[in-house]
Amino acid sequence: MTEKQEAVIGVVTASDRASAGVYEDISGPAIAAYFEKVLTTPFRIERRLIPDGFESVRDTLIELADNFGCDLVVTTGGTGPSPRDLTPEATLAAAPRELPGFGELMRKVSLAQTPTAILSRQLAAHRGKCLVINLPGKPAAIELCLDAVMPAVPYCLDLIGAAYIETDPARVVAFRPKGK
Ligand SMILES: Nc1ncnc2c1ncn2[C@@H]1O[C@H](COP(=O)(O)OP(=O)(O)OP(=O)(O)O)[C@@H](O)[C@H]1O
Ligand SMILES: Nc1nc2c(c(=O)[nH]1)N[C@H]1C(S)=C(S)[C@@H](COP(=O)(O)O)O[C@H]1N2
Repeated sequence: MTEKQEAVIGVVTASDRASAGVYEDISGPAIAAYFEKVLTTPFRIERRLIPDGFESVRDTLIELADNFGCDLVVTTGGTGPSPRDLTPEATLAAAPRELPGFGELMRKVSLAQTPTAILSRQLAAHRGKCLVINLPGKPAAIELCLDAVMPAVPYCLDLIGAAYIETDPARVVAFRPKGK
Protein backbone atom coordinates (compact mmCIF):
# COMPACT_ATOMS: atom_id res chain seq x y z
CA MET A 1 0.00 0.00 0.00
CA THR A 2 1.27 3.50 -0.82
CA GLU A 3 0.72 5.70 2.20
CA LYS A 4 0.50 9.44 1.72
CA GLN A 5 2.00 11.42 4.59
CA GLU A 6 -1.00 13.61 5.22
CA ALA A 7 -4.65 13.28 4.28
CA VAL A 8 -6.33 16.36 2.84
CA ILE A 9 -9.91 16.91 3.97
CA GLY A 10 -12.12 19.51 2.32
CA VAL A 11 -14.90 21.13 4.35
CA VAL A 12 -17.46 23.00 2.25
CA THR A 13 -20.32 25.04 3.70
CA ALA A 14 -22.96 25.77 1.04
CA SER A 15 -25.26 28.46 2.38
CA ASP A 16 -26.48 31.68 0.81
CA ARG A 17 -26.96 33.31 4.18
CA ALA A 18 -23.84 32.10 5.99
CA SER A 19 -21.66 33.03 2.98
CA ALA A 20 -23.25 36.51 2.94
CA GLY A 21 -22.54 36.96 6.64
CA VAL A 22 -26.25 36.92 7.66
CA TYR A 23 -25.41 34.25 10.21
CA GLU A 24 -22.21 32.67 11.43
CA ASP A 25 -21.19 29.38 9.84
CA ILE A 26 -21.25 26.93 12.72
CA SER A 27 -21.50 23.70 10.73
CA GLY A 28 -18.25 24.04 8.74
CA PRO A 29 -16.11 24.58 11.85
CA ALA A 30 -18.01 21.71 13.56
CA ILE A 31 -16.92 19.35 10.78
CA ALA A 32 -13.29 20.44 11.11
CA ALA A 33 -13.50 20.04 14.91
CA TYR A 34 -14.94 16.55 14.46
CA PHE A 35 -11.90 15.37 12.50
CA GLU A 36 -9.54 16.99 15.03
CA LYS A 37 -11.23 14.85 17.68
CA VAL A 38 -11.53 11.60 15.78
CA LEU A 39 -8.50 11.16 13.50
CA THR A 40 -5.17 9.95 14.86
CA THR A 41 -3.27 10.10 11.54
CA PRO A 42 -1.97 13.40 10.09
CA PHE A 43 -4.31 15.52 8.00
CA ARG A 44 -4.98 19.08 7.00
CA ILE A 45 -8.25 20.84 6.31
CA GLU A 46 -9.20 22.97 3.27
CA ARG A 47 -12.22 25.13 4.20
CA ARG A 48 -14.65 26.82 1.80
CA LEU A 49 -17.73 28.93 2.57
CA ILE A 50 -19.75 29.39 -0.62
CA PRO A 51 -23.28 30.31 -1.77
CA ASP A 52 -25.77 27.56 -2.56
CA GLY A 53 -26.06 26.61 -6.22
CA PHE A 54 -25.17 23.97 -8.74
CA GLU A 55 -22.10 25.58 -10.29
CA SER A 56 -20.63 27.01 -7.09
CA VAL A 57 -20.74 23.64 -5.35
CA ARG A 58 -19.71 21.56 -8.39
CA ASP A 59 -16.73 23.75 -9.22
CA THR A 60 -15.59 23.89 -5.59
CA LEU A 61 -15.69 20.09 -5.32
CA ILE A 62 -13.77 19.64 -8.57
CA GLU A 63 -11.16 22.17 -7.48
CA LEU A 64 -10.73 20.51 -4.07
CA ALA A 65 -10.41 17.04 -5.60
CA ASP A 66 -8.23 17.86 -8.61
CA ASN A 67 -6.15 20.88 -7.57
CA PHE A 68 -5.91 20.44 -3.80
CA GLY A 69 -5.68 16.63 -3.77
CA CYS A 70 -8.48 16.16 -1.26
CA ASP A 71 -9.00 12.56 -0.17
CA LEU A 72 -12.32 13.38 1.46
CA VAL A 73 -14.64 16.38 1.14
CA VAL A 74 -17.51 16.87 3.57
CA THR A 75 -20.18 19.38 2.57
CA THR A 76 -22.87 20.94 4.76
CA GLY A 77 -26.06 22.61 3.57
CA GLY A 78 -28.09 22.75 0.42
CA THR A 79 -29.44 19.19 0.62
CA GLY A 80 -33.12 20.06 1.13
CA PRO A 81 -35.97 20.52 -1.35
CA SER A 82 -35.81 24.34 -1.71
CA PRO A 83 -35.04 25.57 -5.24
CA ARG A 84 -31.54 26.77 -4.25
CA ASP A 85 -30.68 23.48 -2.49
CA LEU A 86 -28.54 21.89 -5.20
CA THR A 87 -25.68 20.29 -3.29
CA PRO A 88 -26.62 16.66 -4.15
CA GLU A 89 -26.96 17.45 -7.89
CA ALA A 90 -23.66 19.34 -7.85
CA THR A 91 -21.99 16.48 -5.97
CA LEU A 92 -23.05 13.95 -8.60
CA ALA A 93 -21.89 16.29 -11.38
CA ALA A 94 -18.43 16.37 -9.77
CA ALA A 95 -18.38 12.83 -8.39
CA PRO A 96 -20.55 10.59 -10.56
CA ARG A 97 -20.18 7.28 -8.67
CA GLU A 98 -22.68 7.29 -5.82
CA LEU A 99 -22.41 5.17 -2.66
CA PRO A 100 -26.11 5.05 -1.72
CA GLY A 101 -25.60 3.41 1.70
CA PHE A 102 -24.22 6.65 3.12
CA GLY A 103 -27.35 8.69 2.45
CA GLU A 104 -29.60 5.86 3.61
CA LEU A 105 -27.78 5.47 6.93
CA MET A 106 -27.48 9.21 7.65
CA ARG A 107 -31.20 9.77 7.07
CA LYS A 108 -31.98 6.78 9.29
CA VAL A 109 -30.02 8.09 12.28
CA SER A 110 -31.27 11.62 11.67
CA LEU A 111 -34.88 10.46 11.86
CA ALA A 112 -34.32 9.72 15.54
CA GLN A 113 -33.45 13.41 15.92
CA THR A 114 -36.14 15.01 13.73
CA PRO A 115 -39.00 13.87 11.47
CA THR A 116 -37.85 16.40 8.86
CA ALA A 117 -34.71 14.28 8.28
CA ILE A 118 -36.49 12.78 5.26
CA LEU A 119 -36.29 16.21 3.60
CA SER A 120 -32.53 15.89 3.20
CA ARG A 121 -31.35 14.49 -0.14
CA GLN A 122 -27.80 14.11 1.24
CA LEU A 123 -25.60 11.50 -0.45
CA ALA A 124 -22.01 10.35 -0.84
CA ALA A 125 -20.13 9.76 -4.07
CA HIS A 126 -16.56 9.64 -5.27
CA ARG A 127 -14.53 11.46 -7.88
CA GLY A 128 -11.59 9.13 -8.48
CA LYS A 129 -9.57 9.14 -5.25
CA CYS A 130 -11.80 11.69 -3.53
CA LEU A 131 -14.85 10.72 -1.46
CA VAL A 132 -17.54 13.41 -1.06
CA ILE A 133 -20.08 13.21 1.78
CA ASN A 134 -23.05 15.60 2.04
CA LEU A 135 -24.40 16.66 5.45
CA PRO A 136 -27.45 18.83 6.16
CA GLY A 137 -26.86 22.47 7.09
CA LYS A 138 -28.11 22.26 10.66
CA PRO A 139 -25.26 22.15 13.18
CA ALA A 140 -27.06 19.39 15.11
CA ALA A 141 -26.74 17.05 12.13
CA ILE A 142 -22.95 17.16 11.88
CA GLU A 143 -21.71 14.86 14.64
CA LEU A 144 -24.73 12.57 14.37
CA CYS A 145 -24.26 11.90 10.64
CA LEU A 146 -20.47 11.67 10.78
CA ASP A 147 -20.59 9.24 13.72
CA ALA A 148 -22.93 7.03 11.68
CA VAL A 149 -20.74 6.76 8.58
CA MET A 150 -17.19 7.19 9.93
CA PRO A 151 -16.71 3.48 10.78
CA ALA A 152 -16.75 2.75 7.02
CA VAL A 153 -14.85 5.83 5.77
CA PRO A 154 -11.22 4.66 6.29
CA TYR A 155 -11.79 1.43 4.35
CA CYS A 156 -13.74 3.31 1.69
CA LEU A 157 -10.73 5.62 1.25
CA ASP A 158 -8.47 2.53 0.96
CA LEU A 159 -10.69 1.09 -1.76
CA ILE A 160 -10.73 4.23 -3.90
CA GLY A 161 -6.95 4.70 -3.50
CA ALA A 162 -7.12 7.76 -1.23
CA ALA A 163 -5.00 8.46 1.86
CA TYR A 164 -4.71 5.97 4.72
CA ILE A 165 -6.47 7.31 7.81
CA GLU A 166 -7.03 5.91 11.29
CA THR A 167 -9.54 6.87 13.95
CA ASP A 168 -9.28 6.96 17.73
CA PRO A 169 -11.10 3.74 18.73
CA ALA A 170 -12.35 5.42 21.89
CA ARG A 171 -14.30 7.75 19.58
CA VAL A 172 -15.01 5.79 16.36
CA VAL A 173 -14.28 2.12 15.77
CA ALA A 174 -13.34 1.92 12.10
CA PHE A 175 -13.86 -1.37 10.29
CA ARG A 176 -11.22 -2.80 7.97
CA PRO A 177 -11.57 -6.43 6.90
CA LYS A 178 -8.77 -8.61 8.35
CA GLY A 179 -5.53 -8.56 6.39
CA LYS A 180 -6.27 -5.19 4.79
N1 LIG B 1 -23.67 26.45 8.18
C1 LIG B 1 -24.56 26.75 9.13
N2 LIG B 1 -24.14 27.25 10.33
C2 LIG B 1 -25.03 27.56 11.29
N3 LIG B 1 -26.35 27.39 11.17
C3 LIG B 1 -26.82 26.91 10.01
C4 LIG B 1 -25.96 26.57 8.93
N4 LIG B 1 -26.72 26.12 7.91
C5 LIG B 1 -27.96 26.18 8.34
N5 LIG B 1 -28.05 26.65 9.59
C6 LIG B 1 -29.25 26.85 10.39
O1 LIG B 1 -30.28 26.04 9.91
C7 LIG B 1 -31.40 26.86 9.50
C8 LIG B 1 -32.06 26.25 8.29
O2 LIG B 1 -31.08 26.17 7.32
P1 LIG B 1 -31.48 26.05 5.78
O3 LIG B 1 -31.79 24.62 5.49
O4 LIG B 1 -32.44 27.10 5.38
O5 LIG B 1 -30.04 26.42 5.30
P2 LIG B 1 -29.42 26.41 3.92
O6 LIG B 1 -30.42 26.26 2.84
O7 LIG B 1 -28.34 25.41 4.01
O8 LIG B 1 -28.81 27.85 3.97
P3 LIG B 1 -29.33 29.22 3.38
O9 LIG B 1 -30.84 29.21 3.35
O10 LIG B 1 -28.75 30.21 4.29
O11 LIG B 1 -28.70 29.26 2.04
C9 LIG B 1 -30.80 28.24 9.25
O12 LIG B 1 -31.73 29.25 9.41
C10 LIG B 1 -29.73 28.29 10.31
O13 LIG B 1 -30.29 28.63 11.55
N1 LIG C 1 -29.74 15.10 11.72
C1 LIG C 1 -30.48 16.05 11.15
N2 LIG C 1 -30.83 15.91 9.89
C2 LIG C 1 -31.59 16.85 9.28
C3 LIG C 1 -32.03 18.01 10.00
C4 LIG C 1 -31.65 18.12 11.35
O1 LIG C 1 -31.97 19.09 12.06
N3 LIG C 1 -30.86 17.12 11.91
N4 LIG C 1 -32.80 18.94 9.36
C5 LIG C 1 -33.59 18.49 8.22
C6 LIG C 1 -34.18 19.59 7.45
S1 LIG C 1 -35.29 20.58 8.31
C7 LIG C 1 -33.91 19.82 6.15
S2 LIG C 1 -34.76 20.98 5.25
C8 LIG C 1 -32.92 19.01 5.43
C9 LIG C 1 -32.05 19.74 4.45
O2 LIG C 1 -31.24 20.74 5.07
P1 LIG C 1 -30.16 21.56 4.25
O3 LIG C 1 -30.84 22.15 3.05
O4 LIG C 1 -29.67 22.61 5.21
O5 LIG C 1 -29.06 20.64 3.83
O6 LIG C 1 -32.10 18.29 6.34
C10 LIG C 1 -32.84 17.56 7.29
N5 LIG C 1 -31.95 16.67 8.00
